[in-house]
Amino acid sequence: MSAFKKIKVKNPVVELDGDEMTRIIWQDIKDKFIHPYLDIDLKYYDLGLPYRDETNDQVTIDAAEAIKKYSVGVKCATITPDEARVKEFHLKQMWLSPNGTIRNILGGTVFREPIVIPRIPRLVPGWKEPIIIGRHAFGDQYRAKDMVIEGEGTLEMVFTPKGGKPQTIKVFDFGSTGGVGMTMYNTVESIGGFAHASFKLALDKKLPLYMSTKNTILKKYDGRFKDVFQDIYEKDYRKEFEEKRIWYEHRLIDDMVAQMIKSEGGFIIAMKNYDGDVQSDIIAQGFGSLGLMTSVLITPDGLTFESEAAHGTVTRHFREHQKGNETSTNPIASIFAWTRGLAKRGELDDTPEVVEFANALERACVETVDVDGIMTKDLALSCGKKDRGSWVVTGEYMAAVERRLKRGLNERLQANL
Ligand SMILES: NC(=O)C1=CN([C@@H]2O[C@H](COP(=O)(O)OP(=O)(O)OC[C@H]3O[C@@H](n4cnc5c(N)ncnc54)[C@H](OP(=O)(O)O)[C@@H]3O)[C@@H](O)[C@H]2O)C=CC1
Ligand SMILES: O=C(O)CCC(=O)C(=O)O
Ligand SMILES: [Mn+2]
Repeated sequence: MSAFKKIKVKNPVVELDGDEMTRIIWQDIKDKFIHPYLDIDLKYYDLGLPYRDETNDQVTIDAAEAIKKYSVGVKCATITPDEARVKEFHLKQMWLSPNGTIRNILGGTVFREPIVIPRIPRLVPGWKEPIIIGRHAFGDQYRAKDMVIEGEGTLEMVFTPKGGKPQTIKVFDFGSTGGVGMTMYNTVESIGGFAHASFKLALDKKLPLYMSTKNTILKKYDGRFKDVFQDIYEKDYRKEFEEKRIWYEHRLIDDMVAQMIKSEGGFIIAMKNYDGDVQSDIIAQGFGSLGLMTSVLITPDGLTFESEAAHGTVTRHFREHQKGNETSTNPIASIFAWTRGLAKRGELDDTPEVVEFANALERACVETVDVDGIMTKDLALSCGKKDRGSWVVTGEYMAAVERRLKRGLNERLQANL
């Protein structure tokens, strides 16, 4: 390492630590790929479940505020507790999803883009180009109030305009066996922000954009999403889209997912919060592995950026690790959480050397699989290989990436001498 002068990262990056398998991988990433190469001020927030519990989840709110302040955050996957986790961790209460809390504080849109590695065959063989999912990161099911209805009665929805009379809609008369109910919401401001972020990304990447809802059923709710997108498109973006020979269309969600499967890829789909959550995992698996899906949150002004892997804490692998068994968890999406964050930091700070480092690390990850054929078990399985010799454990893969990164940086250094 002595040949390298550490690259100075001008402004801080907010680091959000997490749980289980990804927490272990996260630490390795910092030790191998961040601290040896970068002179960086990391504002550290421990979002591991024990510390969230200790701080009554205040650490999550503080972390989101820090991302707002410093513009760039990188996040490790975190446990969202359910009843079983409350027992496992002896929690004071069943804390909310940290992702939900952070996304609701930051607003913006979550874009999920698969990392395409030519050697890894797609489960959907026709897919050639990435399909990017723009996931609205505010409201809907993630901010809904739901309830169990225990018995007979009437469910109503009431809106009281400021200074006006309550407007009541009867939803349903329940019989004696009761049922369930829910109210969810969104705001025109947030939908508009979602639209701007999606149109801007389409122009940036020169890719067509589809927006997808079920407006035939949710005529008012989804209809509003459709209309807001269309109005903003006509007013602010149609001309530029046509100049770049790309297009925008609204598609019904069921039609859209069928089209998506039979397409070759190479477009962006803006989806509502829940649709985007689910569809992005389908896309990730279709492109080879959940471990190949990146996820970034961008606010409409482009000034706040949070980057993470799309997958969770990989609990099934962590249980094996706890038993002392070897694990072959794919670290690529977690490494890309760092690289995409660093590239954004470099772009905002106007420090191309930071962007170049991020690109070099991404290349090292891809080429270790594509050229060297060194990969974790999930990718070997995608290639149809089941024998133990066809995959390596996480640490071995990371060591191979480190060798490639060093070689790549050395070559650049030689070239610049
Ligand atoms: N952004 C976030 O912070 C998220 C957090 N979560 C949290 O994560 C925890 C676990 O959730 P779970 O539903 O198991 O979802 P995960 O995404 O963590 O894992 C599901 C399965 O997908 C495969 N997988 C996922 N990531 C990788 C990877 N990097 N390398 C190899 N295989 C991978 C594994 O399959 P196999 O076992 O077949 O090898 C794994 O068991 C939960 O507590 C949940 O709340 C969940 C989603 C997002
Ligand atoms: O926050 C959660 O619990 C789930 C998040 C999730 O599934 C995602 O970000 O894809
Ligand atoms: Mn998900």
